[in-house]
Amino acid sequence: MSAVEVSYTVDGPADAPAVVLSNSLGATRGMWDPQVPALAERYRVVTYDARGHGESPAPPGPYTVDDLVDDVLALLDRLGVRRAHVAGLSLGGMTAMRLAAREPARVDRLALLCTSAAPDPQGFLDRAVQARAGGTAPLAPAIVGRWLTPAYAAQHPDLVARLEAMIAGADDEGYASCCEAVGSFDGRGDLARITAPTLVVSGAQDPALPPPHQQAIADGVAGSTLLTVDPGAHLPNLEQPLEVTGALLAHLDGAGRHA
Ligand SMILES: O=C(O)CC1=CCC(=O)O1
Repeated sequence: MSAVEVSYTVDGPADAPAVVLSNSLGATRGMWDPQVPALAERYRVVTYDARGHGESPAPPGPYTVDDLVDDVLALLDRLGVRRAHVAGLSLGGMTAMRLAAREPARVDRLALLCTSAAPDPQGFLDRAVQARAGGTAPLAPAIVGRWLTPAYAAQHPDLVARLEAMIAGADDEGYASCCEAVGSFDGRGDLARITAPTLVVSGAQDPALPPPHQQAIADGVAGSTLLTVDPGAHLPNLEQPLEVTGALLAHLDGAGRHA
């Protein structure tokens, strides 16, 4: 499938190093709102909606993670960015992982949050069927129930409502096709090919892709650093924005523990 022109936003100085942030399944670029202001103080921050999400096109699927990588590469080309830092969460992390393995010259530093090199396919393939049959709205409460810890969700009902609306706003076919991208993804062969200094982030209470998934990534990517956010579920960047933003900045600035 050919690349689509995804919808994007650029924040920060035009001459600063670029950092691309890739969203998770069911989210939009808005999921990075807690991170963008601090990152944009010293980076050219590119957020975008993965195909099938937000304001991006949703061509008929199924999609693969390689299709999503092609979209990012086309976006970088449109922006004239030869090499960027890349961070992605969950589906966005799979996209970032494959991008770094396929095109190492285009990725400076890499951050893989709450993602997996070997997601269990069946649940995502089943969810694709459900999304096509009944839309994304009925799925939203259960999904948001995995994004935040129960205690945090109980204290932030407005955020829960906004996230459920975000998921309900995804294109049904696009969302289903991205479920199929997750369900068909096997990144285990990518890990040893990643040369970018890599930060891996887990949510200690992530019920969607629990910490063993990120431990496997950290074990497979030479020299990577693993951070576990506790408490934290599947979207710890929302629940622990200071810790996650600080970790991203330290990693991108090269102030982490990488050689
Ligand atoms: O939606 C979920 O259950 C969790 C998830 C898997 C891939 C992704 O991006 O989110």
